[in-house]
Amino acid sequence: MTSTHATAPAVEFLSAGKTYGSVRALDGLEVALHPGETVALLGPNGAGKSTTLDLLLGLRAPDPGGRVRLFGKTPRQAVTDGRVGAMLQSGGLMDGVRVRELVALACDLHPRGHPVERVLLDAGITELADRMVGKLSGGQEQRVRFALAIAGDSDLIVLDEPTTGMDVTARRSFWSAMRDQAAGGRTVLFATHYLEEADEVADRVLVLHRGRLLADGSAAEIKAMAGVRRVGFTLEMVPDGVLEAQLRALPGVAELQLAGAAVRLRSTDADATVHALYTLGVYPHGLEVTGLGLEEAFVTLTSRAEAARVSPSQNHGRKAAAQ
Ligand SMILES: Nc1ncnc2c1ncn2[C@@H]1O[C@H](COP(=O)(O)OP(=O)(O)OP(=O)(O)O)[C@@H](O)[C@H]1O
Repeated sequence: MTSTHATAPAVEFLSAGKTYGSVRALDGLEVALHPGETVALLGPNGAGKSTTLDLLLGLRAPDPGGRVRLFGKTPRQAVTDGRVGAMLQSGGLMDGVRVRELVALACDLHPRGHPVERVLLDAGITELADRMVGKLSGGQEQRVRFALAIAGDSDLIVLDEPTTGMDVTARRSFWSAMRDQAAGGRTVLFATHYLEEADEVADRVLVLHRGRLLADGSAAEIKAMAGVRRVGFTLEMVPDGVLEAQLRALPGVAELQLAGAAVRLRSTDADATVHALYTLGVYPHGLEVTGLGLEEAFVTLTSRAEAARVSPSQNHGRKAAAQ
């Protein structure tokens, strides 16, 4: 990110690494998050997202030489000071109590706890307050976990795959509650596999790949980084083998799909592709050139990084050979 920030970072990873036996789960992560940012942490399975959050919350220590700082302090100190609210995937909730009792306990334990009714309301679970925790559905449990994360006036909220198990309505109300938290100036960091959520909610996206930061920017910047656009059009006839080969050979074409006379392709240089298309003597109807969605950009970037790792010679100057 190129923007400057007047305030001290909320979160700093300084050459933070984590090794489990022979697995390098996190490899020299260097990143700072700033107050008020809503940041999505993306990455394929095993990329190091949960490890990142574990280090952030002081649940695990980074390898020697690396450091993590929250508001200039150690994670443990920041958590003790009540500056961090977290919603993790793991860890059971207390089954034998009612929702209100569990949330009230979290409010009492937080150094700057909110009144329980306010937290129930903010998390959208007032109607669940008298239910036994052990009888909740998976999606309802997630909403209770969210209530625990916002039980006090924390400056940083950390969420690990928060909407897993929630239905569409619950997701919408969850993100609306989350936006209210962010609007209050809090820093929000969430790991997710739902890329459309990252696209809609986050003002900054971090993409991890094999423990390294592969991309860091707004969703629009990440999409642009993939450097690929889609081109779609319909021909006046179903292309024969010769024309199909000519379409494949157009400059920039990375992938071609034909469905009858409809042509869909992905191009690393859509301008050149379209320009050359007209030299083939065909007439493309309904020509559309569109950017990639965040999900496609994510797949493009991570696949490219994976291919570069397997074949370092095609690696356009990146340091994948070091892995
Ligand atoms: N306690 C552990 N012991 C050994 N290896 C571990 C441990 N925890 C994580 N790993 C390994 O470290 C790597 C990163 O795991 P991590 O859980 O941080 O990834 P993730 O991005 O959260 O994955 P997912 O999307 O599947 O939840 C993986 O290869 C994983 O198998």
